[in-house]
Amino acid sequence: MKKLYSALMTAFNEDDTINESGIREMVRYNIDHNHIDGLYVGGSTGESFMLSTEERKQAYKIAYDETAGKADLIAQVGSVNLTEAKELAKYAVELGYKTISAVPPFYYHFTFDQIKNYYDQILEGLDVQLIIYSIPALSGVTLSLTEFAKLFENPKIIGVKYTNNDFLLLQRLRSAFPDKKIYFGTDEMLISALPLGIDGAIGSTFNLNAARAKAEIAAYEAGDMKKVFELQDVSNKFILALIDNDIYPSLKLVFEEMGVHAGYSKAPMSKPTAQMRAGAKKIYEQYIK
Ligand SMILES: CC(=O)N[C@H](C=O)[C@@H](O)[C@H](O)[C@H](O)CO
Ligand SMILES: CC(=O)C(=O)O
Repeated sequence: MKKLYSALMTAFNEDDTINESGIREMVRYNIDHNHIDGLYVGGSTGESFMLSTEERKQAYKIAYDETAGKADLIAQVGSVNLTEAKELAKYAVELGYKTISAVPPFYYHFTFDQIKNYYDQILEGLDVQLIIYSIPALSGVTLSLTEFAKLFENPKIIGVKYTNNDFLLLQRLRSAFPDKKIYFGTDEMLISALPLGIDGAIGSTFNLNAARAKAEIAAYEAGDMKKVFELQDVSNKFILALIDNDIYPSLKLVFEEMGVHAGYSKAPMSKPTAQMRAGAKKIYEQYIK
């Protein structure tokens, strides 16, 4: 069975401090209503690269505590500061996370040897498995098939969260590494990734759209491609409307419409304007209600 994971958001107060109850409400919604297989904590959707080390730890702890074993958890620990990434990995493992994930080191155009060393150092001495977080459009780091092969030589590296629309590379990865886990990360292209044998998907929009995504996966497994297309079509109208309305704050605004107090996004992300609020209400009414 293919797994569906929501990328957990971090709720903030208006003053950009962490809103603990908001995170707890979103975790509960994912477990109780979405019946989600797991949560990806501290990724892009968690706005993690804008958080302090302490805040990132707080988010892992709250998510771990609220989940209470009812879903799989993955802690994204990647950072351009390797000292921080190592500290976060150690912390997550001590909390009880069985799987971590890390974006490659970014910004400085590191060499592949430096990237490999970064993963080896994060994992050194830890009893944990790791999923590479590949998201070239945001990180600026593109890994080739050969480079994935070298990283996958480390038995603790069990797979990749693949947020990339290079479907040729995705097919070659699947073919070359049948035993590694591949979780697809572009929610609007799920339809194209399903036939390539992905193990599941991890995404921001599943926080609100899990039922439709699960129905799409079920339709795919039943061989009903017409239904797969129809479901992806509605999902994409929803996702593109969110993107047009500023996606991260808008996911939270739609949650608010549903009575889940998801709070704000952190600056430099935007606080909602009246227009964004009206847009989110419309998205809720059209696609979620
Ligand atoms: C950058 C980002 O947030 N990527 C997410 C996962 O990797 C996706 O779930 C997207 O948010 C989603 O596909 C909308 O573009
Ligand atoms: C999957 C995704 O959205 C994330 O990195 O949070």
